[in-house]
Amino acid sequence: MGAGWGCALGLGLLLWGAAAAAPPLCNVSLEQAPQQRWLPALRHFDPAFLRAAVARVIDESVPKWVHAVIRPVAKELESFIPQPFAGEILGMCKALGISVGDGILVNLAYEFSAFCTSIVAQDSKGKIYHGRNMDYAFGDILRKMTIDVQFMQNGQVAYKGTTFMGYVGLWTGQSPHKFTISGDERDKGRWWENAVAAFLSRNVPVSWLVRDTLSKAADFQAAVLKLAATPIIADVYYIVAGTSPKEGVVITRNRRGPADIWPLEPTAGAWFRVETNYDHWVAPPPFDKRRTAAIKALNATGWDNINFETLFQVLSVRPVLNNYTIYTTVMSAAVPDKYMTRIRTWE
Ligand SMILES: CCCCCCCCCCCCCCCCCC(=O)NCCO
Repeated sequence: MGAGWGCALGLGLLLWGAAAAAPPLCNVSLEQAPQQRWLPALRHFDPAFLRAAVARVIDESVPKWVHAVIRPVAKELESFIPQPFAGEILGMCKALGISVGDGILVNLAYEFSAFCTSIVAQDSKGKIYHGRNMDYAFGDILRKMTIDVQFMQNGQVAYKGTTFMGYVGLWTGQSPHKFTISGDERDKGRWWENAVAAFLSRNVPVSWLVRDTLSKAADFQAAVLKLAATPIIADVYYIVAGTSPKEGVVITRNRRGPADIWPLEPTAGAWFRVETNYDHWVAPPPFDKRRTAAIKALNATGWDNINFETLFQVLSVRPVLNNYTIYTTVMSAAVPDKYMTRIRTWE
């Protein structure tokens, strides 16, 4: 499906037996000034709906004291927030008539009931696949705001990702013919306290580092290094996949650097890695069966049969797919046109 400088609406598709809708595909031109570049895509959304979404996310997930600390920072946007993020947030806030402080806050949202699953896998011929479920609160509104975005430069897709309209970071993305990235929340509790201090010390939000890496890293190795070493405002798991055999890794991140690097080891039988929201060396809590269910489904599939379709099916097994799942994306950087996102509804 093509897209102009706004968004193109995907058709509802019958996908491998299940009804699933593609999100709108938007083009964002990196040649336009940051304040302007999202406006063509923004025009496809009802401003009143977006204003209500901002108000609800803040009201239900941001502690009042954080709201009070961040709002004044908005006046010094340029000195605290790197470009292009500052300009992009400012441009959308102006267009929507919302305060810059509120625009920053929703762009820092993280962790509130996030139960994502990411999988990187290598098939028996050495092809690399990467899939993810984005699970989050506010599904009733975020399903209507999910977009695939192509960031365009010189008439080409420089990189691509999936996000929510107005949220300028990326939790899912692809640098064509180079690598793919997904991020899963790593819960260390009471994250706002540390995050605000880190943010004011100019550590970057985790989803901004994903986008920065997609935009700048030359290859899989450079992406892994950047994602592992750059100071960020909160702990996270970064899952990275490349284009050559063995190029798949789960990076467990602390704010200051890597806690662990967990690569594929296909020659030792480890042809996939599953990351949900727990350190891989720790057993998940008994109430959360997502990791076990995903591993069982992958083993039943086998590495001779893993592909886009079967990976999507693994991500559709309950409870890997659950009430909180907003979208599923499957991707493989070696074949960038096959990047596919589907909005998930409780079927
Ligand atoms: C600047 C203008 C704003 C316009 C409207 C923006 C509304 C955005 C609402 C965004 C809601 C928050 C999304 C949070 C995503 C975080 C995902 C996450 O934590 N994932 C972890 C996965 O394990």
